[in-house]
Amino acid sequence: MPSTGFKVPERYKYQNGFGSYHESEAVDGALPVATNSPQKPPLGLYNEKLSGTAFTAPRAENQQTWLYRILPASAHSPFEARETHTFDTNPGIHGKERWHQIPNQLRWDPFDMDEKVDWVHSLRLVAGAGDPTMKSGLGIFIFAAGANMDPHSAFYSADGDLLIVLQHGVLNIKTELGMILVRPNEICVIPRGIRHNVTLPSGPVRGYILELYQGHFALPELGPIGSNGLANARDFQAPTAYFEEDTTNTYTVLAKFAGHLFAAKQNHTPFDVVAWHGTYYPYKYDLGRFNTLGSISYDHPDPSIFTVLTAPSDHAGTAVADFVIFPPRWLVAEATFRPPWYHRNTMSEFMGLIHGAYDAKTGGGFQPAGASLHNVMSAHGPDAVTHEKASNSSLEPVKVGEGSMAFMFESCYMVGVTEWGLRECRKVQEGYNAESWEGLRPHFRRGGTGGERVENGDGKGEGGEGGDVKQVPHYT
Ligand SMILES: O=C(O)Cc1cc(O)ccc1O
Ligand SMILES: [Fe+2]
Repeated sequence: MPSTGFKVPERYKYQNGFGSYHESEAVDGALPVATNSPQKPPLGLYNEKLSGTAFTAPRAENQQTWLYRILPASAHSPFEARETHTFDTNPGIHGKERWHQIPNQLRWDPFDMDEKVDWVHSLRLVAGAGDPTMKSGLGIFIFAAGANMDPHSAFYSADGDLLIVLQHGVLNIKTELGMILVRPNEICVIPRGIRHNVTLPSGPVRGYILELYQGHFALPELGPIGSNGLANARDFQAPTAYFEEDTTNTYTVLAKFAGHLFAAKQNHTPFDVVAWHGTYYPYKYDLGRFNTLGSISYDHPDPSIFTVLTAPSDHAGTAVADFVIFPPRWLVAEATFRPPWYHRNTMSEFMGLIHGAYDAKTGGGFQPAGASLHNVMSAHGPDAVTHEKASNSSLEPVKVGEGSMAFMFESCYMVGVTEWGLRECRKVQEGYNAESWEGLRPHFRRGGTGGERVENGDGKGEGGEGGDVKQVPHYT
């Protein structure tokens, strides 16, 4: 295990709840009572407000946090541009790159580990839409890091909220609001602007990031599901206040601003928040806690039932980004083609695999740490082998996805691919189409046999002959 350069606390203490008002003090009495900005804050601290929404955002959407810290975040030298030739993650109108908008079905082999770089330099923009300068759209990053961040540094993104989907390793994330340990099968959200330092207690890490340039993540509505289910609010964990005292060493604050890297110096630690209260904070969630629901009668439901977090657009039910997972689950649907249907979607679908195998693909081409993109209206579905198996298997209850976790970033936007994502990474599979579709054969027989029509409750088939389907009453 590499030396972290700073002490990793033995215990991580969290506060439970999504969208809750949280408060935490690392020293008793550090939080002022019944006032946010007293003339003299307790313990000689400074007051500082961190706004995650406009001051006037409606109450239900408003997100902000009050920090009580040893020195304010503003006390630093001017920012200077850094690594301007190598660090460009803004393919919007201000970036050197442009999105490649292509309708092809795309699939990537697993992205390489890179043991040399730290968290900040591990970020590779692979796809996305929009532009952080206009606060619209999203960026999809791959990260692979093997080095700890300099203990005298902190990083923040002014571009959006970072939804981190860890694929390999463990992330120790020291944030201004406290420590978060992200373990395998966990995700973490670090909202725009929150300074953090990432170390790697178990060695190299790899994963995916959805950076949300507009709005914030919310839990999906549950509608007729009722008041519990899917990702439950109490399973989201926010950190508790944790601070360091250091006003002698020089610290570097790195900012990702419009996709470019900037650095400023300060002679005090950015991690000096002794207490905080509010609604704008980082949090983590263990995907293993997801309460997966599904069909207990017939048909394959829309994957929206697997939504963990959603970033709504201005149009109800239409997400800038949905984070959807495919956890281990029982399939029991009768008289049903159980894998995903063949489909074309007005939304774009970027998928990744944390571990295991995705039950909708048997060909083996979709591997952990790999990815796929099926853009707006790009047709896709089960590969030929999956289709063959699923059309002929006996429909006993079966558990799929044991030991596996695939996910999807689904967006209402057309998702472009960067030059790195399309070419420089050298991971795009040449043979994806051929491998998936060449084996598909027509089975159509006008007036022939084998039509797997569902039978009436009276046992007489509605059409075709010889289909070995079970009787299901819904068809009468
Ligand atoms: O394409 C995919 O594999 C993702 C997906 C899964 C599903 O169960 C239904 C629709 C869908 O897009
Ligand atoms: Fe799909």
